[in-house]
Amino acid sequence: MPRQYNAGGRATPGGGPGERQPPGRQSLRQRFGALRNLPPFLKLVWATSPTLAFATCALRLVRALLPVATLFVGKLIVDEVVALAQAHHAYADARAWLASGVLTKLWWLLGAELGLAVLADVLGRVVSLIDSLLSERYTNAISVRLMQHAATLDLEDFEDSELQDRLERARRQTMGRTTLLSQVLGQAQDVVTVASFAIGLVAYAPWLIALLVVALVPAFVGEAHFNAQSYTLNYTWTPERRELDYVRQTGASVETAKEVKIFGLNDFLIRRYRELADAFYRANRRLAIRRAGWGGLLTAIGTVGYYVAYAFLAWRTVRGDFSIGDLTFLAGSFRRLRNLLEALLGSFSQVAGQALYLDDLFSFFRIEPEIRSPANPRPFPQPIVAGLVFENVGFRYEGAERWAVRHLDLALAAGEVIALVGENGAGKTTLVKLLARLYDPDEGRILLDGHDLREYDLAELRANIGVIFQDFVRYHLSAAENIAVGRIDARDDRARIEAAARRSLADEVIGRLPKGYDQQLGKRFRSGVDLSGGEWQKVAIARAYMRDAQLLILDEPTAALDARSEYDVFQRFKELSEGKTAVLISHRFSTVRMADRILVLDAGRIVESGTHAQLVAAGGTYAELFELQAAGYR
Ligand SMILES: Nc1ncnc2c1ncn2[C@@H]1O[C@H](COP(=O)(O)OP(=O)(O)OP(=O)(O)O)[C@@H](O)[C@H]1O
Repeated sequence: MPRQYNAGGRATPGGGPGERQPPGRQSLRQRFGALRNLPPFLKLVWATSPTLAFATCALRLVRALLPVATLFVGKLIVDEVVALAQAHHAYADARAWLASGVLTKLWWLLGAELGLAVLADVLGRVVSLIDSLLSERYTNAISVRLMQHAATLDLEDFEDSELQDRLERARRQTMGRTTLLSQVLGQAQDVVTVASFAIGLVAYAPWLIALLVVALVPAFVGEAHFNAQSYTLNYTWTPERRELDYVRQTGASVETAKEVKIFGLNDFLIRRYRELADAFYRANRRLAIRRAGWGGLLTAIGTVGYYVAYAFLAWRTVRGDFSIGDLTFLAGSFRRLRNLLEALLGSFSQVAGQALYLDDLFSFFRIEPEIRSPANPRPFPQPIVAGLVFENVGFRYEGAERWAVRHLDLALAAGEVIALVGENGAGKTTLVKLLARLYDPDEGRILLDGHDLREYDLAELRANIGVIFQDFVRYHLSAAENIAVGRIDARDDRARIEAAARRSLADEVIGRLPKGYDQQLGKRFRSGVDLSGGEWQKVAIARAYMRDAQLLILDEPTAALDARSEYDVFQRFKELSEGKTAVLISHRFSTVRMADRILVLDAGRIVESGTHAQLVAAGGTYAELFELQAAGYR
């Protein structure tokens, strides 16, 4: 049954009340409901640097009051100039005028306005500097948290496409959304400025405020509406955008270049990219055009409102109700207020829109892994005495109809070397993943020394298991680091790394590299050198020898080794796993026969078990498969 993620992000089996609602058309309440994400967002920002956060708030508060102060000083200047202009014929020339001292007040006022202007500029710069520093620190902190949280999730979560979409959106959060901080703080600042202007207006002409509101509300509602639409569009298109990225990468990456060329896939990929990109572009364009049209119309209403107010003010000044200074102050206040409110409302709905995106980030953080350590884990046996027992184990992959393994009974004695064989899809890898608790069984249980695996600490369990999978990762790191990933805290222990390389026969491969252990591997970076499939495998197998694992598992990481190498690798593996429990999976019978015991898996169940000789003599599936392979060599 597919996992579903509700708004709280927790996986809930099946639908039910916890089911996540598709965004569809968002109601106004839902849109503004997203603002609840702002307090936790600001808390996170504050936590990244309290000093910077405090500094930006304090400076913004000062800056918020500067516009009204400047405008008021401007009004005083105009009134002073008008008064002085009326008395200008009292002085013979400029010198007499200056000497009289009547201009002193005007000089002071002009000086004050200059001072305020300079202060506003300086504060503006400092605030944007602090904001950009703070944003960057926040982005870094949130990226780290994203990686940390992703590391706690289950493998099954990663295989779920809905989670992938959510992770993708959360990741986009950490890249393009850093303007949110400046917007939120800028808004708080603007609110203070608006309040200061409004107080001035109320004192002179309260009805101007009412006019202002009437002129602005339609524009605001329009903005809010289109923001939600654009979020919905982006949300519903996440899978396609992920596919777009995938197609783009497939079309141009080191890993795929070989096949893309040979199969001539370029045109196919480009066509696919075009189709998807064009469809997204069309949907986006439709929205952008509607937004521009409506936005223009609604803004025009605001402009009309401004001119109505202006005409009224002019008329009342002519009538003598207001001085010229009052007129400049009021008209200026109204114009500034209108612009400010428009910007404020516009950015408010943008903030609300972005806060919706925060939903993705926070709900991603709320997803909890199902596979975890118990509160009081049992100490891990050192050494393992009784071994491992699978009791009627069944497991089915998310969304799969078929059980990958079922009614699986199996005992692995401590110190035993076991080989698992079986046809493709028989369940060998699944069995290994269950052992490492990458998944937990849906039925039955797995016992280690008589206790359920789930009773042990997860990290300790994994530290005691060394698994190399068939699809091991080729890290684009140095050769030494590629081995050290087997035990990353020993990455500086060159002696240990070299010993591990000798055991897996990787030392010869590394010896041939120009820079030896310090050679960058893989083609992604300029100095990198690529290895052959088999050479990569030898390097990967060395990872298993880096740890002091009690249980070693090689899940077919040897498929690309030539017959002699595989034989040598397994021979060593067997010698080196002396006293350890070891499981090897291979399709090559020449190596499989080295094991103490061979288990044959078919459709998720053990069908045969015994030594090579016993199984051949029994004439069952193993004998048949062995005969098929042997016949190929005759
Ligand atoms: N991540 C997955 N999601 C869904 N189904 C899966 C997944 N991995 C494996 N399966 C299915 O589970 C079954 C067992 O797969 P498993 O990988 O364990 O087989 P295997 O014996 O290791 O095969 P091979 O020899 O090809 O490596 C197969 O039917 C496979 O299709």
